[in-house]
Amino acid sequence: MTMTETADSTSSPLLELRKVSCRFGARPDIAARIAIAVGAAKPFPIIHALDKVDLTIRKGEVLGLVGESGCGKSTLGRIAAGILPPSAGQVFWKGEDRATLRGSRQRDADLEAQMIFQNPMAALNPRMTVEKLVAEAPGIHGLIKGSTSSYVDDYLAKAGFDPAMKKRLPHQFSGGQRARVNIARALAVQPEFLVCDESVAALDVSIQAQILNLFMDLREQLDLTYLFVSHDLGVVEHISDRVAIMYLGRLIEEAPVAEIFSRPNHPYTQQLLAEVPRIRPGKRRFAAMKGELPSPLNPPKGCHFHPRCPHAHERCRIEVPQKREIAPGHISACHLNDKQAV
Ligand SMILES: Nc1ncnc2c1ncn2[C@@H]1O[C@H](COP(=O)(O)OP(=O)(O)OP(=O)(O)O)[C@@H](O)[C@H]1O
Repeated sequence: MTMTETADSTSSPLLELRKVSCRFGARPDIAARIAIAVGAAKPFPIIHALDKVDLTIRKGEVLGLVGESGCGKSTLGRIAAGILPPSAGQVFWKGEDRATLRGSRQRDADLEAQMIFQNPMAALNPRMTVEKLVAEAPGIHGLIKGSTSSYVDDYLAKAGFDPAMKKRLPHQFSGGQRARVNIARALAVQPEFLVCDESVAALDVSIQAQILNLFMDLREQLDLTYLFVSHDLGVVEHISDRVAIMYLGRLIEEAPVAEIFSRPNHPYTQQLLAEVPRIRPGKRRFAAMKGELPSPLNPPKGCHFHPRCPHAHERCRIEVPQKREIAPGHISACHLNDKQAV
């Protein structure tokens, strides 16, 4: 099966985010609230981590998510995986609003979407053997029908980890092996959707390639769908069917992978993907962007990118650009695409 066959635009949406926003802020205690009310203290700052994000992920596809540090990728990943509720907007899982799910349907949705984090050591309890780590969640949720040992062996083997070593502790393994345990652990609850948040970033380049190939093999074997968050454009280009670009809490461009790398539309994407001196052969890195990413505490009005955009004009400072489909499957939110604006 080719990537295009598994992820064509007619396959059903697995996950849909509609106008999803996420704000973080310290919750003031009663004394602080009184102080704010009488003007003796300033209101607590609110971080606008996500701002009205619309996103659809179709069954079988790999969506790469890129953007500068702090733009909201992990927050989006956590909401997509169902481990963080949005502050506003709706998350539809297989057509059902996640916020309305209860009982076994909620449990199923929780298991069907899993997240694989960057640092496997932090995610693995150092006092539990590999066997216990992999058996824990499927045991709790009654997914193991026969012998626990063979269930664990099966998922360790799927992740390319030798089951003969399952009685050992996580610290006895290399980073690559721990990453495999982490993957086996996620697979053991039989998910359909994996959110990989910088899942290979901490690994050596040769191990990264092995783990990326494992993800691709698992996709075929287990019919998985992925949201793949990465800083590394080489990784994103290699693994994704489609790429979404984030800037300061907003999705500003989405397109099939070949299209975004050959015809980036948004000035931010163009700068992000611009050819830069290669640090390691074969590895594309983010271009050094002019200016700092503005603070999500006080994002610029209009198009968030306007203070750094070489093409910014008056309208960009006032009006939020709407997304437009500029080619089949290629969506961009830039006023330059509106003929009347230029
Ligand atoms: N639990 C939280 N409490 C308060 N602020 C948070 C929390 N989680 C994230 N943020 C803030 O929200 C914004 C987006 O963070 P997020 O981690 O989603 O970005 P990111 O693009 O994944 O960054 P990185 O690539 O560095 O991981 C940042 O300003 C971050 O400091």
